[in-house]
Amino acid sequence: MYSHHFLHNLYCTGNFDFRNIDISISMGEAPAFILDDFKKALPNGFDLKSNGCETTSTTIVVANKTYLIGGISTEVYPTVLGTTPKLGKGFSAVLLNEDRILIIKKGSTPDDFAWFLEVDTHHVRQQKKVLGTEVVAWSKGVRGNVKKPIVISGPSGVGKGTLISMLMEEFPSMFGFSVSHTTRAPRNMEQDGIHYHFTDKSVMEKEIKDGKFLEFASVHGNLYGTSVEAVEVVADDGKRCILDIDVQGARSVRASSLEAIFVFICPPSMDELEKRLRARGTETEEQVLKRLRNAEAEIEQGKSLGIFDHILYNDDLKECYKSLKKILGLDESTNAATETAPKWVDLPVDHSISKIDQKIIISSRTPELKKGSKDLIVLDLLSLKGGAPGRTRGLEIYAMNPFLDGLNGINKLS
Ligand SMILES: Nc1ncnc2c1ncn2[C@@H]1O[C@H](COP(=O)(O)OP(=O)(O)OP(=O)(O)O)[C@@H](O)[C@H]1O
Ligand SMILES: Nc1nc2c(ncn2[C@@H]2O[C@H](COP(=O)(O)O)[C@@H](O)[C@H]2O)c(=O)[nH]1
Repeated sequence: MYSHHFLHNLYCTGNFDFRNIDISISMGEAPAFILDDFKKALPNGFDLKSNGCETTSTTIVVANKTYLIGGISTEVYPTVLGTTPKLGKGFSAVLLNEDRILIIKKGSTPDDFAWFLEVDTHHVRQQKKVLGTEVVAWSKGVRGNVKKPIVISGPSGVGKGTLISMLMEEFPSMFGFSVSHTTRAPRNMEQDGIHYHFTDKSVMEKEIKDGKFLEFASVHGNLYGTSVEAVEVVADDGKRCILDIDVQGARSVRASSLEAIFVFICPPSMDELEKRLRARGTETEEQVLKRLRNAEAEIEQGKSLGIFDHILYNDDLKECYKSLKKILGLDESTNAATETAPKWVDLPVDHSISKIDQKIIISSRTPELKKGSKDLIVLDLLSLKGGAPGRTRGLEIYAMNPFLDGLNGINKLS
């Protein structure tokens, strides 16, 4: 999912400010480039190269760099994270707050029209440090909100998996499990892709290097990690994501751009933990001993590091489950119904785009100006929220006719 793309190691010397660009592109994916030899690559200010079909691209200047979006190059620079949008009938781009570029795809489906190229967000800066390269990241705009993910940690055998299963069973349409990657061997009943993505160490290490993981840690002698995709898949399904990860992983997530609720589960005693671990019968004697040794340090850290918002004792399972539900705002009367999906708004294919304060105005070039037609689409930037890296959630958009909606419409824009 995270991919390197054709990126030029070129920086802009020109003094262009393409804040309102509107260019058509044909099929394929929309790569992103940084240009440093602007004139050489783009003699006309922005690229109008053709590769046999109607292929053009958009450039946009951010600080001292020019980003070419939708261009074609043979060089790879910098690292491009995230899922790259497929090209539609063209796109418009506008710079937001110097840290991300909003890209509106023409003629796309309503769930695929808004993308962001993050160029200097928290996530990008973090990944630059981790990867030691220049980084940009695609982030898909998603309408509506999903509640904060839940990170559940605790020593092996304390009952995390049991509690998570209970939640998923009672609220199947509300929660989704983040399927981790691990290098440990599958247990008897475990299925690849459901309980874990079972993988080789060398493959996982390469994917970690490529920035595919939100967090990873060596736990009880094996590598475990949460891929960005694992969290995205759940959130895109409109569900609240549950992560079952160790304390080191929780610490990394806490430091990441993923806003979550952190819950630590403690055993009533070490003896009881040992009993549960042995009764489960999934570990070798050597593994049981290792896990118990690690448990002491984990409990110590879980209680003291200040990572966790809530600490629960799993003595009586029913009581512990009740407390967990309370933390998650699920009282007795909560049912599993999901929020209603926001109403779609159809974007005019032939449009121009501009930014007024914190609003993006997408206007039809061929306004119908009749009752019922909505020629202006307004995207409220104040509604935007981070999600998992790779998603920008909360897009609030509405359609209006500036002439017929009169003052109401104008007021909305101010
Ligand atoms: N409150 C409880 N009282 C008694 N047994 C429990 C309780 N909670 C869970 N168990 C049992 O303890 C065992 C370990 O639970 P579980 O597999 O959910 O732990 P876990 O924290 O997910 O472990 P791991 O981190 O190794 O995956 C299971 O056999 C489960 O049925
Ligand atoms: N940091 C992470 N820890 C993880 C992840 N997935 C699971 N875990 C933790 O590993 C231990 C052992 O799990 P087991 O399935 O082998 O018993 C347990 O504490 C899990 O919470 C992950 O993606 N990242």
